Amino acid sequence: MMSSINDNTITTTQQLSLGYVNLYKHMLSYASSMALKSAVELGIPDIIFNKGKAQTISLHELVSALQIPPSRTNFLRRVMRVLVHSGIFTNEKGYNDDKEEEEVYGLTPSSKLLLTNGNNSEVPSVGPFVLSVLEPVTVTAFHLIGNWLKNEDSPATPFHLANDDGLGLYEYWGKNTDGFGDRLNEGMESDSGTLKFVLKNFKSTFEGITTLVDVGGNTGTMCKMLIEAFPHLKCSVFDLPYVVEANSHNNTENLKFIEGDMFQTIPEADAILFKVCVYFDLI
Ligand SMILES: C[S@@+](CC[C@H](N)C(=O)[O-])C[C@H]1O[C@@H](n2cnc3c(N)ncnc32)[C@H](O)[C@@H]1O
Repeated sequence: MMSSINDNTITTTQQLSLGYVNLYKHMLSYASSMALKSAVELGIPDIIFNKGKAQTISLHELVSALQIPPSRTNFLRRVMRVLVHSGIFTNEKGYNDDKEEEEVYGLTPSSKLLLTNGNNSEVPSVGPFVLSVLEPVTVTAFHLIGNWLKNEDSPATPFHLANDDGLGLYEYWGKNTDGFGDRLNEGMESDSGTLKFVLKNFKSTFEGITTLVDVGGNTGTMCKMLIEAFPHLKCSVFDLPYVVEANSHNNTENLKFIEGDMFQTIPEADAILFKVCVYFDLI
């Protein structure tokens, strides 16, 4: 047993070693986020899917399909290694197109969720959601949390410091600077597509509900899908005024956009839906 790090707590060498590993894990976990982002940008899941029945690809075939310089092969290998470790792709012994035994990459349930153009009939791709969460301005705001917390005179959120306009996330989203708002809306809508498999497998969860409020429901994708599955359902999208203004032309008999602030009050309903409303509250 090692001597204590402070007077009150005995910390064993094993505990310190595990603590060190834990630090590494959290310090470097952004590498998996960024490797995932590059896989979406490069369309690697579709490339693997389009390999036909085996749905596996060797590293050199991937280099060729991506049309990247062969000098980048080893770097791509490292990116793929991170993604295999993160459960985005599989890596096992298989066969390349020349029927030679080689290590090949395959799809996992996570990368199947990134397939586009109808390659996955179960759900639309959540790729736009991955990219929207990892927008540079959003990631920058996370960098600023520590400094922002220390300064009482700093603006209301770290996000205000992260953009040149000095706006909060939702103001910036509404202003649609450089298409940020459009990309975020597309990202949120793509994530809402996962409701398709919820409805397929857990439809009974919604039975008996006649009214539903989607708090922070944005463009109303979830409500529209729910109304399609349950035509008797009356849904409200409860969101900030600028969101409601941009979407209220989509009001129907069953779907109403209602403006308000969820921190003040939420309209009554049989069921209240919250999706991806808390994550962004860190910044
Ligand atoms: C990250 S988006 C999630 C959108 C949608 N729930 C989804 O998952 O696709 C958060 C939503 O919450 C809305 N929002 C933010 N602050 C709000 C507040 N105080 N009251 C109501 N809605 C709010 C935003 O305008 C945005 O549409």
